[in-house]
Amino acid sequence: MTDKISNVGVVGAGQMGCGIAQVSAAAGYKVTIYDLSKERIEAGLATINGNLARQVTNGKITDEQRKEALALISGSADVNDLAPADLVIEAATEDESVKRKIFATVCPVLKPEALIATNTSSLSITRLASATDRPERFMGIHFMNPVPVMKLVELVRGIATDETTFKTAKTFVSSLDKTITVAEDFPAFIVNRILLPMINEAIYTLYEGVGSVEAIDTAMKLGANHPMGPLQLADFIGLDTCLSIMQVLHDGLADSKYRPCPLLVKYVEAGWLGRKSGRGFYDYRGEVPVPTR
Ligand SMILES: CC(=O)CC(=O)SCCNC(=O)CCNC(=O)[C@H](O)C(C)(C)COP(=O)(O)OP(=O)(O)OC[C@H]1O[C@@H](n2cnc3c(N)ncnc32)[C@H](O)[C@@H]1OP(=O)(O)O
Ligand SMILES: NC(=O)C1=CN([C@@H]2O[C@H](COP(=O)(O)OP(=O)(O)OC[C@H]3O[C@@H](n4cnc5c(N)ncnc54)[C@H](OP(=O)(O)O)[C@@H]3O)[C@@H](O)[C@H]2O)C=CC1
Repeated sequence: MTDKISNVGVVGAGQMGCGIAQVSAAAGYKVTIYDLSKERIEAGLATINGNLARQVTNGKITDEQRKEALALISGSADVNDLAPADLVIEAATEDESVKRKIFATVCPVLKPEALIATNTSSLSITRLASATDRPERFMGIHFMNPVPVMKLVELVRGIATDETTFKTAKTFVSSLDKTITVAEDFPAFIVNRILLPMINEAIYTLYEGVGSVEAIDTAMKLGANHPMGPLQLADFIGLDTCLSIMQVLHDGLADSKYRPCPLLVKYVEAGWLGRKSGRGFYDYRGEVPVPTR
């Protein structure tokens, strides 16, 4: 733990919020996960429990450590339960209007000295900071998915972020045993500026009939040594999140090379969001994932 932070609030009980809660509790922080939906919170806590239990089975942690971490995490659908937080990490849906509403609700509850971070994949930190009452104590802390496994965290300052905030965030992230890269506040920062156009290109490759879902993923796994094929990875990230990131790149950099593939738009419009909704470029509802094209 850092001397300045002992209580962490996480907004959004989705895949990222739960991963951030898990690694924070494992490092000894007291964590409150806030989400609008009690069912989401229950499901999130069950996922964390399952992940920690698997780590016990694999000999990565002891059962005692699993119990200690679980005891440090609570979930709540009442925003007032974020009041003790020294740091709140917003990990809700990748939609600027949703995030702005969250800051309007969360800021009045927090201590004046509390820090706020966003896990946004692409949105302007400076613009999100302006939707809070404390732009100098606001910044981007961008974890990668799956949070318990991926080593990298991108740190992004907004124009107003002060040095104390940056240093505290750096100490906090280091205490989670993650490696930091610093990115400037440009659309999608570093990882997603490079990764998402590749995924979008893979979707164009499918859209234009160059290859099937299976052919494209096999090509990139075995031909470029990627751990997941780009379409499998898109499903893993969430197709709604992929589309939002491409839209931010397209709008923010005003270059047609970032145009989201119409097929990606169609999948999102169908509610086929990837693994989290049960169907995307693969159908996950059976025993093994089956390509949908
Ligand atoms: C969109 C953004 O803003 C930014 C992003 O995050 S972009 C996405 C970045 N992430 C990636 O690119 C992930 C690419 N994929 C991979 O690295 C790998 O496929 C993977 C690590 C996810 C899985 O690895 P694998 O070797 O195929 O599978 P597997 O052996 O089952 O898992 C390896 C470990 O990861 C764990 N793991 C896998 N998926 C997990 C998940 N969703 N949550 C938690 N842990 C997970 C497993 O439990 C296993 O842990 P142990 O070593 O303790 O057994
Ligand atoms: N997926 C990824 O690979 C990565 C994502 N990110 C970023 O992390 C953030 C979260 O992504 P991810 O976890 O994948 O998304 P998910 O869709 O898995 O989770 C988002 C969660 O936020 C909840 N939520 C929505 N609105 C509110 C609100 N007003 N108040 C509280 N909770 C709310 C959602 O609830 P409901 O479903 O009920 O709307 C859902 O539980 C995004 O900004 C994303 O860009 C960053 C790195 C990697």
